[in-house]
Amino acid sequence: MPKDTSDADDALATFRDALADLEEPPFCTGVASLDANNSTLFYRAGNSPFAKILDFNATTDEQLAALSDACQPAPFGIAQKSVLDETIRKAGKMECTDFATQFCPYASGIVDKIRASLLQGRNTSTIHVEMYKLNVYGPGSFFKSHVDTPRSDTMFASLVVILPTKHKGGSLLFRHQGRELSFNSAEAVVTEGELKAGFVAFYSDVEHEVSVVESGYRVTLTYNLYFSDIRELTPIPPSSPLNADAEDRMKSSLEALLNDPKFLPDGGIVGFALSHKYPFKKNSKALSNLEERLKGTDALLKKIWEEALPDIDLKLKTVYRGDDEYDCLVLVDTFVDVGDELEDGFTRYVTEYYQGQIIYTSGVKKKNPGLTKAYPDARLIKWLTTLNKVNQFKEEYAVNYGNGPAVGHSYGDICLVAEIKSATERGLEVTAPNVVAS
Ligand SMILES: O=C(O)CCC(=O)C(=O)O
Ligand SMILES: [Fe+2]
Repeated sequence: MPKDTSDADDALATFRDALADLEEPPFCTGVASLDANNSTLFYRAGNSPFAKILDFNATTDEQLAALSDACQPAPFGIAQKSVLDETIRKAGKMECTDFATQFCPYASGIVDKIRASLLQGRNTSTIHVEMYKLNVYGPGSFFKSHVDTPRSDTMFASLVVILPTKHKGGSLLFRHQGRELSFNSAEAVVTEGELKAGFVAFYSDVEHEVSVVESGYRVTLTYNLYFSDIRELTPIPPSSPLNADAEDRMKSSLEALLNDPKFLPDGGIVGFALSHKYPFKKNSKALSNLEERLKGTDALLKKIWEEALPDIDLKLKTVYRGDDEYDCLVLVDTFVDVGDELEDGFTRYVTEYYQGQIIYTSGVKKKNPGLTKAYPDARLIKWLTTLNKVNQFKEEYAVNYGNGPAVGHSYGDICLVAEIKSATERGLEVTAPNVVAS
């Protein structure tokens, strides 16, 4: 009986299991002690020319209520606009111009912890921390599910420092890739009977919410975290993998795939969808910049690929839906900028002016057998993680299919892809398919 699963199928199953095991929480947490040098908060209340002073190592509810009164209602961001709506967010906010603190995420060791834990030491850029706001969540306050608005292409995470005050409720809930995780910050600030500052840093594209504060005041300092173009002067040693066993399994599954002559026997493309959403402007540098700023399992996957298959480039590319009858995709090295009206449609434009490569899955080929005749250079793509819409964007253009000008559009996404040589070029022995006697 011939085996109906090939080695490639087994390797693919191992790859997917390993990837699931490598999925890390999209946030990291910890505590930091405040001392007399960094526990003071100075703030402006109303029009008073004098600052008020709070010592976060010894606050009373009256003082916290006064701080809350000095705040304005906190808005939230939606479609680049700031909106006030107490059914979505009920909290107070204070702008950086109205308070001062000596608390420093670098000096308190938080930035080092973020690098080691959230980034696992994979990224060597300097982390730039920008203070954003002070928020007070009094009794009954909350912030419904949202994602943070990226302040620039280099912003990768948000940091919330929960100051040491006794309160109940106000847990942070995260939802990412079908998983739900929570961080009870009220419990975290009480460590071994002592009040400390808690912190949580999370990738900004991850959906999160703050549950209702049941009692007390939850006071937070929020920061935006950016990758800066500056490299650390002293090289940052890579941290040891969190799950070395799953990394090894993923490496061997990738090697096994490429060592199987039945896997892309005539060569083709291997593709991975991204699991995080990235802020990007559609310019020529965007993809190469983004390669250095991948998050979570996206970064891990690239690292593991490079270790397992150092001779095969895994690159970020854009993938656009074509507009012809064959239902193909077009792979491009950069973002497409459609200037003039398109005479011959989007697929043709992108293949002609951007060296776009027509790609098709085996399913699409079955439905459109004429495809490879129409596009002799088209390549078969095997998605190792299913193409999703996480980073989908829309490209609009003027088009003229012959019956007058119209507005057309194509959807694009970004993905990691690698060119795979044919089995013979990979040095594998290719056996002729069995001929079954009729
Ligand atoms: O206070 C928190 O824990 C999170 C706040 C938040 O999500 C935000 O300010 O965008
Ligand atoms: Fe948020």
